[in-house]
Amino acid sequence: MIRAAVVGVGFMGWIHALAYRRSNTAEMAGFASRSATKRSGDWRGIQGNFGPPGEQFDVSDMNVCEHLDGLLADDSIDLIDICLPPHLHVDAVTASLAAGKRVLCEKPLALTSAEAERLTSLASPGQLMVGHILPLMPEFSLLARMKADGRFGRVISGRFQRTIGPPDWIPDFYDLSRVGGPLLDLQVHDAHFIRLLFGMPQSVHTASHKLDGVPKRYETVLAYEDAVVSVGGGVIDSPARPFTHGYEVSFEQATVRFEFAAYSDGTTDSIPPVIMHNDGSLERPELGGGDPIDAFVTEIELAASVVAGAPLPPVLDPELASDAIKICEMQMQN
Ligand SMILES: NC(=O)C1=CN([C@@H]2O[C@H](COP(=O)(O)OP(=O)(O)OC[C@H]3O[C@@H](n4cnc5c(N)ncnc54)[C@H](OP(=O)(O)O)[C@@H]3O)[C@@H](O)[C@H]2O)C=CC1
Ligand SMILES: O=C1CO[C@H](CO)[C@@H](O)[C@@H]1O
Repeated sequence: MIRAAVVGVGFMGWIHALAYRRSNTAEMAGFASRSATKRSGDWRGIQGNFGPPGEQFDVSDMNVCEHLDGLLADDSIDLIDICLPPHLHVDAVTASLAAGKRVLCEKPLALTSAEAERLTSLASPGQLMVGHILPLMPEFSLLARMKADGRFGRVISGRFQRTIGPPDWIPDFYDLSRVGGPLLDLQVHDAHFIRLLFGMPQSVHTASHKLDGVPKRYETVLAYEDAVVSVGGGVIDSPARPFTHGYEVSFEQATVRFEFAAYSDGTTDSIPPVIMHNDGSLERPELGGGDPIDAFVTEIELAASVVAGAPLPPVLDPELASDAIKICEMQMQN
């Protein structure tokens, strides 16, 4: 069993804790929190936009610290799992790598690609991993598998969208030096997936509506020699639809569509992935589950397998995570 410790007990800290609870290969052996309430095991105040509410739980078997340093000094901990706000990632990753720990850091790895590349260069192979969840969600891993096995030929175009309601629960959301705004905090998910599926674009063109100079709503076209991709979204002003994402992706022999939206009254709209074959036939693959925590179980188990000696999979690779930030920067420069 790989022993992991979470730093930063907020929405993602809780979701990762739930994933460790379900895992057969990684356990949560400790955590660091500034909050005495959370250190006592009372995580009931935690809020997020999916998953169950935080709970009270037994932490008596865990190494519970106020600061990261306490976890770094614990030789029994294999993996530091960083769930802090983005502006704290660089320092936490740097300290954890220097202490010789393996690291799983939530997206975005850093607030600039230069910082992300520096962190990557500090790590030995497989020491640093980045939690980009999208390729591990069944609706998206389907596309990655289609590309990998080439069953429908080459991937030739994609249109992606991701929009949230006002992110009032995130302090400093539009601050480029703390969270990064909608492109770096939200759309980086698609940038990473686009990088995985299509590679780095030759150029991007973005039109945006800005809030205090930071893109809030945007549409981007990414140009490739042999493919065309677009991605759009951002923040709408209504809290009635806290979250939506989706895509339409074409391979040489089939087009795949997926859409999902969650509303504030608890209802959802969904078009589960549908494959439209060029011969006119339709396929609706059975993807099972639908529990968002499952993808996080996959993520921490992949990280645990790397700690145990497996090769670093592209989905956790910090170089891809840095490229995703680079794509966001290309969009912001427009
Ligand atoms: N993969 C995904 O789908 C998602 C990823 N994320 C990413 O996860 C990361 C965390 O986001 P999220 O969980 O939503 O954020 P939260 O604000 O909910 O949690 C972050 C936690 O970090 C700790 N923290 C905050 N400020 C400080 C500080 N100044 N010094 C030390 N600790 C601090 C706090 O924990 P404590 O009180 O214990 O100290 C806080 O609860 C971000 O990088 C975000 O982009 C977020 C949502 C979804
Ligand atoms: O997927 C997500 C939902 O929106 C949040 C606010 O941008 C992001 O932090 C998170 O990664």
